[in-house]
Amino acid sequence: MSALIEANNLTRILTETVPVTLVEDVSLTIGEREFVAITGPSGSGKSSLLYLLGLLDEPTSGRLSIGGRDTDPMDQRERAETRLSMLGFVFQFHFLLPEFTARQNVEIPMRKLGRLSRSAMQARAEELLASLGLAGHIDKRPDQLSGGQRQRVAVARSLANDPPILLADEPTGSLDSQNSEQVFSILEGLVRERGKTVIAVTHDLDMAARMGRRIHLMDGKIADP
Ligand SMILES: Nc1ncnc2c1ncn2[C@@H]1O[C@H](COP(=O)(O)OP(=O)(O)OP(=O)(O)O)[C@@H](O)[C@H]1O
Repeated sequence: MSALIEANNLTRILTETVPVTLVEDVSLTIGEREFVAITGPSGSGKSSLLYLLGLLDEPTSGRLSIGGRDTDPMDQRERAETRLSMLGFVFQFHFLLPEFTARQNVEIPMRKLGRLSRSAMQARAEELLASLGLAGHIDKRPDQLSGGQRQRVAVARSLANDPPILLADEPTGSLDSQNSEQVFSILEGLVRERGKTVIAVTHDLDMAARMGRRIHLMDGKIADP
């Protein structure tokens, strides 16, 4: 199994006022087709670790490779390109743009990466939305969709550039149990059927138990659950 993500001794310390250690000495290797839960008490650094792995934040020390490429020497443009092409993001709150339709929201990462024609982007967005059961909702804006539908649009957006890795921060945290189950099944299907690697922060230990692997954090460090 080849490593998609390899972190060595990742540490993130905020130094604005008093130093705050968010993540400390985290080393991990995550391969293709893995379904990984990140668990831990509130404030243990789960989101902070996810942001580091997603190149949304930079470590104070340590190394991180994504898709076999060391991210340390990358400039901002290379980081952005790696983020767009290798990583998809789903957050607890959908963060869809309210004035855009579902399709336009899904097109955003494709526009940013700039590899497809306008018609190809539209077609891909429609196909992704349809594959997530949203064929009838392509031209609706977020406020015309239910919470579960909005989260599925967010999943479609995360898949826009067909990244091998999806990072999800409490992806079902704001959903009722039925919609949670649906979004969980979609993520599971992405691993099993589409070969994605999904790494999800979750408070839900039942959900974590249904994932292939669990990384537990305590005070920013990997610990036994
Ligand atoms: N910008 C910041 N300034 C100060 N402290 C911060 C900042 N960001 C995070 N922290 C603190 O760092 C710790 C780790 O935060 P993080 O959000 O990664 O934890 P978490 O495990 O995801 O928590 P939760 O489960 O509550 O979302 C927490 O104690 C948090 O309050």
